[in-house]
Amino acid sequence: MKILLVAATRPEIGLITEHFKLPEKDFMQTPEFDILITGVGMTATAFALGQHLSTKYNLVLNLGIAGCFDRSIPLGTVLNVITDEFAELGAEDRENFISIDELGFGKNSYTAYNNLLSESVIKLKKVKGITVNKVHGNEISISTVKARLNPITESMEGAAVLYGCENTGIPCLQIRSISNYVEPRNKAAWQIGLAIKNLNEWTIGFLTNT
Ligand SMILES: O=C(O)c1cccc(C(=O)CC[C@H]2O[C@@H](n3cnc4c(=O)[nH]cnc43)[C@H](O)[C@@H]2O)c1
Repeated sequence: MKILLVAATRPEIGLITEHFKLPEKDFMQTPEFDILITGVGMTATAFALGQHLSTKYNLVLNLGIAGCFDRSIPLGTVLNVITDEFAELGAEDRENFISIDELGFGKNSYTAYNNLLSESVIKLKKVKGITVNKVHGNEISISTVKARLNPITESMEGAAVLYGCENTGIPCLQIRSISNYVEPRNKAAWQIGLAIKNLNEWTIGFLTNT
């Protein structure tokens, strides 16, 4: 089984590259898995996947930190994002939003299809995510998106990875660790170090036992 690990930034998978003694490059290859660093956001992710995604991979594992809309989930929790939605893809109609789906030009929501039965995956809470170009940081826009989509996580890449996998028929898993709550911007409260540590420890365990 060959896995493609996809992350937006190198720090998000830093303990993994350190553990497996990999070079500091944007594309790293090993016999069991490759690692692709895409850059932040959907466009960078789609471009990087366009260059590297192929059916030689049996699984794409999208890794990263994320914001969380649910304050009952502690910072640092590792989650399995099983569906992800392009939250801003569509049109405004005054105070309403018309999704790309409703416009008839495609679909907003994508699923991480896989048949993994690994204990480390099964034990993770399954959640719905949204993917955005603009990180939410305003009370009104946060309430609006919660009422419209009821998401648990927010990232800037997830749905783009699921889109690429669904369109190539490659099984996919999106694992995100919560670095912050989605709230008016409060960077001092972010727990990026804890989120990365937990995400990387989970991933090293998964790679070692798969
Ligand atoms: O310093 C900042 O302001 C900052 C803002 C966003 C992300 C970062 C990162 O260091 C990591 C990039 C990565 O993080 C994901 N992320 C994390 N929290 C959120 C969020 O609340 N909403 C959306 N995305 C989030 C995202 O996928 C980025 O690629 C630093």
